[in-house]
Amino acid sequence: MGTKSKSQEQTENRTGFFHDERVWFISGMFACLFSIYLSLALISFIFTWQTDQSFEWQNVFSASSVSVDNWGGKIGAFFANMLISDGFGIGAFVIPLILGLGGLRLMKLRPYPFRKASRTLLITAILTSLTLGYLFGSAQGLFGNGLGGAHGVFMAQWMNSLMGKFGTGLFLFFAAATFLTFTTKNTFHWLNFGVGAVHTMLKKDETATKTAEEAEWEANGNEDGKPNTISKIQEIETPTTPKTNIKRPAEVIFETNIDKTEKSNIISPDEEVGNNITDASVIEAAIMPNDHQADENTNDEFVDNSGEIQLTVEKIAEEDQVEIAHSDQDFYDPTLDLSGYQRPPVELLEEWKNPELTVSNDELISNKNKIVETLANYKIQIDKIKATIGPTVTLYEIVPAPGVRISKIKNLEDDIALSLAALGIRIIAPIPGKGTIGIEVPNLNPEVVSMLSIIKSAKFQESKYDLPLALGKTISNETFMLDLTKMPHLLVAGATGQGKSVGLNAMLASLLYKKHPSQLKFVLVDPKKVELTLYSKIERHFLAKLPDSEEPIITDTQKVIYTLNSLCNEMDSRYDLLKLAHVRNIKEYNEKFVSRRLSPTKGHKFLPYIVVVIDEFADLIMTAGREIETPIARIAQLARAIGIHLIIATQRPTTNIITGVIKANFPARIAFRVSSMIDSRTILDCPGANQLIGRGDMLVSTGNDIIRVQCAFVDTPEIERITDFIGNQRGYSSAFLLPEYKGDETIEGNEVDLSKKDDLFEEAARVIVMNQQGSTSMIQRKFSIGYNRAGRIIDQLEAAGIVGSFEGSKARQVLITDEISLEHILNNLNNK
Ligand SMILES: Nc1ncnc2c1ncn2[C@@H]1O[C@H](COP(=O)(O)OP(=O)(O)OP(=O)(O)O)[C@@H](O)[C@H]1O
Repeated sequence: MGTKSKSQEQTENRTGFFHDERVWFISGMFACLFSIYLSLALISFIFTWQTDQSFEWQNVFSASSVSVDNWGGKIGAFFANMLISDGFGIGAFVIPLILGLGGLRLMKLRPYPFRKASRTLLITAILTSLTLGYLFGSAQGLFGNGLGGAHGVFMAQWMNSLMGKFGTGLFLFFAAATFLTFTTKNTFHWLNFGVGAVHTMLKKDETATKTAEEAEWEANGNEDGKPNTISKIQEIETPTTPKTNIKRPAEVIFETNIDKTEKSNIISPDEEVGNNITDASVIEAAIMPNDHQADENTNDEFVDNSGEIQLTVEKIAEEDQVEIAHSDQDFYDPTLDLSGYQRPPVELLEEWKNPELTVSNDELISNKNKIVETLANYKIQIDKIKATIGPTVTLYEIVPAPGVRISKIKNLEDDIALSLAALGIRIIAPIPGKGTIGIEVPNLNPEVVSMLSIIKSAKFQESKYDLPLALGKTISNETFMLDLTKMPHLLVAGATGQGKSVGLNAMLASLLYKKHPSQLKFVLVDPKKVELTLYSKIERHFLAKLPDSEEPIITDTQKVIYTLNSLCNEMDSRYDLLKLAHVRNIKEYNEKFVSRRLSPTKGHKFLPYIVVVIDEFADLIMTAGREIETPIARIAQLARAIGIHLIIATQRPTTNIITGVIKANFPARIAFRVSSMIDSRTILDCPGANQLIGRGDMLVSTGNDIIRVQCAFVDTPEIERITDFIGNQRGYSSAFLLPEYKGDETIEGNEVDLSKKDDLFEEAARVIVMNQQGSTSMIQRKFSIGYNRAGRIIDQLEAAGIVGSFEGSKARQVLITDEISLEHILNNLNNK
């Protein structure tokens, strides 16, 4: 037994050594410094290779009399010779880069994703070496084995023997083009462009040949025996030219009408143009010079040299082709308005000091013994026990002996807690998906999970979530993340002081670390007036508010009601846009908009996600009740597809606050420690949240599973640094403006008073008469205003006799047909 635990200890020490962050850091630093040394040695090799290659390598290290010229000494010369001469030639210069990146990765700095960058660099080295080996061979022994090194020369020779020199060349070109297409942005465009250019050149040659043929045709004369002296220019240039008796070469007519001419439209040289004047192709050729621009273009060239018309015609066709190819690639970039925007660096976050060892072996063994003893007292036999150490709790997974009833263990929760003398013991019986029972026991020295460690985690950095919420670490020390777009709303509850505000800050910070201001807007509601104030600094980057609102953070209940109703209006108009675009959700809509398949002239625009964060929801419900609940329920039910997501936090998760309607629409819920089992049931539909240990210990329910997570800790100064960093950068001219919402009380019964016309009345009237279409939703969309205001304007327009009365689902009839009559009516109304 004693020897076993000793060997166990040794193994632990060994694995502990490799898990030690300091070891990683030092190794990383070594790799970085070695990479610098290697770079110097490689650069030096370019100048000193001749002298350094003149001796036998075996003797160099042992013989002190031998000296080398390389700046890196004998070792430098050795490595440089190995990498350049015996390896990849010039391509070897990327090796120190890979080494350096690896070093930075070990030091937990990630300027680029290591795996991707090193893969790209390695392929670059191999391709460069191969290409140089293929092009220059051994280059008379330059750098030892030529520019591509021994690898390049050997591989090129082998490929030459395999597929011949020409085949190898084509293969290398294909490999390089494929590689560049997938690693750089513009290669595809340039390749496309190149192919287009070659195609055009070939066409030009064809035309030139045709010109020669036509010259010959002209010289030969027409069938009347007269020379064909009428140039094509005259024919095309002058529609007034008498068209009878003019003959033209078939090719010219075909070329000018290349887009629309069908075979049947080709006129043979023998046919008279006059006979074909009704033919669409010919008419086009005749009309074209009437176009002002075309006239100018063509005239210039015609005057100089009549023989080059075809070229001019060809040119127009060419330009079209290139433009089409280009517009396919030319995606709209929503981030361009703030193209210089920089996401906050991780250095703004703090590395919280943690105890050296969160759970000692003694603690583990003692807890295990106590669990076994307690269960034995109740005659429960255990087969096996396994511990998983989390940041704040340790999970003891026990396999009970056959025949033991699970409910028996579950009932012993309090007894086990008593015998372990620890609060917050939670029993999971059975652990879903496993045939075991879990007992979670809080650690004596809980670890603080820093936001820094979460943001730096590969899982967060490489996440492709649309709205990633990095929440903390699970019991098995994995970074825990949710995609808010999939939730699609989140309910957070927890008694006071248990970590709710920190949790909300962690969510906001993770979104700020991932998103660009053009992609995401927050609506922040903070009745407590102190929790979210720091975010007002990022008003012009990330916040959304009502147009007439001064404060970017909403603290007043009436304003909250207006904002939520305004969000409902925003939701309605977004649905209209989705319908117009024939797409089902915001993601498809934005993809279509970005690829320029939706025109901004039709009211389309890039739609940012809107995340509404409401702290102290209970407070709002107590003061405004249904006025708050109704729009929240509407948004919760419908807003998923159009990118509006709610995060609602409450201290009191009672049933009068988290009502059935709200609960039904918030499948994703987070519970920090709550004060009673009933509260836990209200929020999670099961007990457990009352047994958490506080300080960010939480249970996350995503519908089916409940996962225990230690929330990441982010302190106020860290949030301040992040918001300062973003706030000090150039932002938009104002916050994102939500549709205006004035409240229902401003609607004055059925009587419409035209002396109190809306500010947009006249503009709306003009738009309606111009489009001859009168609908509330059009006004809403054109002026980005709420439904109520648009409805009011329509009522006023009806009272003024500009649109007809309401006709159910049909648009209203527009009674004024021209703008002059409209201006007349508007003048009359103003003079009243
Ligand atoms: N994830 C965490 N890790 C470590 N400590 C935490 C964590 N979350 C919260 N704490 C500690 O708990 C304290 C209270 O947290 P917080 O302010 O978030 O509570 P709260 O639930 O918002 O309270 P209230 O509802 O009264 O505002 C913090 O000051 C911090 O010391």
